[in-house]
Amino acid sequence: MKNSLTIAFIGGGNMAGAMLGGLLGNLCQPQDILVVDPNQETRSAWESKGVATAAAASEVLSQYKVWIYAVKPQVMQQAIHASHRFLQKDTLVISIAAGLTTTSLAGWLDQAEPASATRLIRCMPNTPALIRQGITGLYAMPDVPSSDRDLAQDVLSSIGEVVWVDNEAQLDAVTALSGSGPAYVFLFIESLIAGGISLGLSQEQAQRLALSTLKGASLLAAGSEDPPARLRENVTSPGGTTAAALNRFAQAILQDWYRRPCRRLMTALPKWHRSRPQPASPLKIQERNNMNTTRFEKMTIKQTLLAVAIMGLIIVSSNILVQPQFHINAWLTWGAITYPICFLVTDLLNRRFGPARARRVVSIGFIFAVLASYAVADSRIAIASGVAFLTAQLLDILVFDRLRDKSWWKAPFIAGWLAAIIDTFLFFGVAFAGTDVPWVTLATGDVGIKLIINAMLLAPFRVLMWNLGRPRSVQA
Ligand SMILES: NC(=O)C1=CN([C@@H]2O[C@H](COP(=O)(O)OP(=O)(O)OC[C@H]3O[C@@H](n4cnc5c(N)ncnc54)[C@H](O)[C@@H]3O)[C@@H](O)[C@H]2O)C=CC1
Ligand SMILES: O=C(O)[C@@H]1CCC=N1
Repeated sequence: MKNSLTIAFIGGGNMAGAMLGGLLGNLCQPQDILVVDPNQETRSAWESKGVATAAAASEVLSQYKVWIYAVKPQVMQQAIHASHRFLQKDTLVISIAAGLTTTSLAGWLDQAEPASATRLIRCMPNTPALIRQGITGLYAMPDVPSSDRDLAQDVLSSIGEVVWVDNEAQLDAVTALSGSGPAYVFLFIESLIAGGISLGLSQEQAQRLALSTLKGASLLAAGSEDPPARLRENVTSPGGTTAAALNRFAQAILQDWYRRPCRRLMTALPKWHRSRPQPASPLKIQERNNMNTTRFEKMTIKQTLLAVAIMGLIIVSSNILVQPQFHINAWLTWGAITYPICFLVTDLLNRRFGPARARRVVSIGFIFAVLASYAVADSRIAIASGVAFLTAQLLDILVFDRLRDKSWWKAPFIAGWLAAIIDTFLFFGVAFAGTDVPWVTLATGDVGIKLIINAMLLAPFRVLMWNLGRPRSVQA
């Protein structure tokens, strides 16, 4: 480990550039910095400043005390997956990504190194960091040691002011206000310059007047005991030109242009990560293009055969145990108790090997479901069993995949319940609708018990997700 403060930026784009502009020659020297960025041009720009670069995460990252994740939110999960195995116990992780919560980030980091995930700080800087005039909102998870908070504060103070927030949601407000704020101000400057030019000033005159006005007004507001509203009134003579301009200007610009986007941004931010397909999409695209992903373990033929055998055994047993001699009472069969275990198997396969391979095992299981039902019952029941099995399993795989990055229990629980309901009513409906069998009563009893068993299967899922259900690439 180097002696001076060493910082690795994962993502060396605009914001990393602004932060490094403030840090270099101040808190750090170029030799203390590493920039990991797949973009060749970006790396060359950093190398020309004497900063070490890498195209991808590697062992060298472990020498850096502070890691700043400065990638776009949509590639964050991928960037963490590629780098987290090099985390050390004392690495301080800082994320500057907008809208990604510490819960998501810690979840992604935790998969490799639980101890490091607690040293996680989220922050929201802004581009004036480049000239050490930035302001950064900071939020630390409750168990982050004070030494790490101090270190984060030192790093970010070197590029401007810092504001700690106690409540993570406030960081979204910081993003809307000061994170994005420079863009609002630059647009305002552009508008002032364009307005000045349209009134007969030269570009240079208009620019000087606009910039100096903004600088002077900002300094006055920062140094004055009067609130900005009072300072505005001081400029505005009743019935004068300023009042006339402000009437249109304040409404048209400050309200429509600033407040609404700001509010919209604030309400949009928490949903941002959820609503956009990007966080999972690089991995999903990879999965579609290449089943041998780094996120999911490749499934060997032996593993496939074993999974199919286990799935087949549960399906065949359940088909036998659903027969009249195994009815526990008028509305419950032993088959209803064993069958949900199929979904536990699918979920573990999905978690470890990914949805494509889980679907492959389920497709072979489907053949078992039809054959097994056909052997013990008539063709209508066999069709019902096959249709219900396939539909419910594919739904389970889809929903599980969508929820896999949420809290550990959400994917198996929600996917399992939806699948159990669809499975039961499809099976009983297709098999018995229009016959004398009291299928609605049977289905209701059946679904009730399946839902309870599904909830109980969360315990084995929780135990097995760390070994049987854990991708080997994540174990590394
Ligand atoms: N630009 C701004 O004013 C602010 C940005 N932020 C946050 O900073 C983050 C970065 O934003 P910008 O710098 O504007 O984006 P950017 O696009 O300029 O930079 C992102 C960099 O990440 C690199 N990258 C992509 N995939 C990568 C991977 N897997 N591993 C390592 N590097 C990878 C890209 O090549 C690019 O150079 C975002 O999460 C944003 O929310 C926060 C505050 C202000
Ligand atoms: O536009 C963005 O997403 C980032 C967040 C704050 C400033 N830029």
